[in-house]
Amino acid sequence: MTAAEMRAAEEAVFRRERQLDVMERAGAAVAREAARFATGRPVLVVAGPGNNGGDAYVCARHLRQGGLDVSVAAMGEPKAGAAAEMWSRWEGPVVSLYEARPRPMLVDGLFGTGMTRPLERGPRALLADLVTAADFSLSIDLPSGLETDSGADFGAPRVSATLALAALKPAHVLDAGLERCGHVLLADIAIPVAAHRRAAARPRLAPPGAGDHKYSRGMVVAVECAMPGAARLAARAAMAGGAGYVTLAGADPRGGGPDALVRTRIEAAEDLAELLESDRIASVVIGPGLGRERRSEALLKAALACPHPLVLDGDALTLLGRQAGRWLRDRRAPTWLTPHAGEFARMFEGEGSKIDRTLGLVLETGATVLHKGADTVIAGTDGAVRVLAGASPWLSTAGTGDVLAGLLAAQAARGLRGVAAAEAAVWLHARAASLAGPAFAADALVDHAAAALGECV
Ligand SMILES: NC(=O)C1=CN([C@@H]2O[C@H](COP(=O)(O)OP(=O)(O)OC[C@H]3O[C@@H](n4cnc5c(N)ncnc54)[C@H](O)[C@@H]3O)[C@@H](O)[C@H]2O)[C@@H](O)CC1
Ligand SMILES: Nc1ncnc2c1ncn2[C@@H]1O[C@H](COP(=O)(O)OP(=O)(O)O)[C@@H](O)[C@H]1O
Ligand SMILES: [K+]
Repeated sequence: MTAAEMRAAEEAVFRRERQLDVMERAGAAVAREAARFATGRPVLVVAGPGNNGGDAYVCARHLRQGGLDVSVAAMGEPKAGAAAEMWSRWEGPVVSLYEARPRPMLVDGLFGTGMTRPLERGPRALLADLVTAADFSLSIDLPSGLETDSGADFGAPRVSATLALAALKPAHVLDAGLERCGHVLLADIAIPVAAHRRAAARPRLAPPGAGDHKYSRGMVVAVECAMPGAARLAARAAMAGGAGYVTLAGADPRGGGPDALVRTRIEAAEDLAELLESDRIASVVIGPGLGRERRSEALLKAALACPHPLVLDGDALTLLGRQAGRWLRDRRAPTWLTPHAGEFARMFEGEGSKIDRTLGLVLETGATVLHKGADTVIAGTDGAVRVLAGASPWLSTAGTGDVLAGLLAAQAARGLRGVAAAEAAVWLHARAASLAGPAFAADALVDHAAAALGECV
């Protein structure tokens, strides 16, 4: 939820419950986690002037009541409202942030969703020093110094863990927030939250039934052109992702690949167009290793004209560039775009957070967009958003995007649509990466995809 959505959800709760009671619940939840991590060590709680600070005073009170040695350092006094009341209920001393002495456990309650501008240099450095000197640091709601809605760096320290209150905010999963938050925990503080935007979750996929055959399970066509290895990776990933039949359409009928991979020879774009007339086809993937030549362009046009669900990746996206909207708006069959940051920038220039910009490209093209990166954002035409943060950084190796495109084509072929197909593919991809461990190549990622799928059926 964005800061504004969170405020609206709180306001709705305050119509039937005192703000003080909600803050008490939030602070108590923070204290429970803080006590768990403090394991008896002395705690420093830093408190800001707003409601994040209010939570911090509640937390300090609970920790002290629980028998811990707690000191509080403040940046500005809460002026009014629930935070001021919680400040007055803290019975210990309060020193200024400038006088704070580091302690083994730090609770950061300076700023949360109210952060509207970057932290000034003084408090930023003081907070960073206190965090560095602590053995464990826990941020209340957000590390102080992140822009809630984008994850942009407003001077936040890198903490050990962050306890998100009521709902994840974009800053927990996007941009600088990805590494500043540490382990992200979520506290239910009885504020109802909307769920049209959420973290990508493991899909539930139907295993083949007794009546299934290779075509009913979904036939995928992968298009090969300038760099055959890339299209082959996508094709192999489609096989591992559960497709019943995968054919690689390319110029060389003897090109390598597993025995189960069927090769269909296409010389020119007309051959591809003819192949794609078959109503046995359940999805098409084009772009991995497509190249940017005239021939690539002609193949892309043939694919765009086909009536099947279509995954556009890599060079297909670069070829579309700023004209993506014009090319895609009239397509009736489902379409997915899987740009990395560079490809995205070639197609679309938008403002705001990665989520906002991804939704912008969805609006422009009518396609489902899977915007890759360490913070992968999926957005659909119905406004649904899924984010997968924290996938293995070992994925940053050539060819893993081709694997994702193939996994997605397989989910489209099994009949999944829009965000659901993209979410399933991204989850399988990330899970395969974690099963693959360190220093894998994209080929090895494919080898783990079937095991990842096995966890979903
Ligand atoms: N409304 C409520 O009762 C609840 C609020 N909650 C907490 O309240 C937080 C949001 O509280 P607020 O909206 O008061 O906002 P914050 O406490 O995050 O910060 C607001 C204050 O910081 C100031 N500020 C913003 N950027 C600054 C900067 N760069 N340097 C110095 N000052 C800056 C603002 O002017 C304002 O005075 C949440 O993150 C959460 O921790 C939770 O306790 C749940 C209940
Ligand atoms: N640091 C990272 N952490 C997590 N995932 C990453 C990271 N870097 C890349 N990835 C993922 O790896 C894949 C790379 O895709 P892409 O850039 O298209 O590579 P290629 O074109 O070589 O196949 C994407 O799914 C992306 O989300
Ligand atoms: K905070």
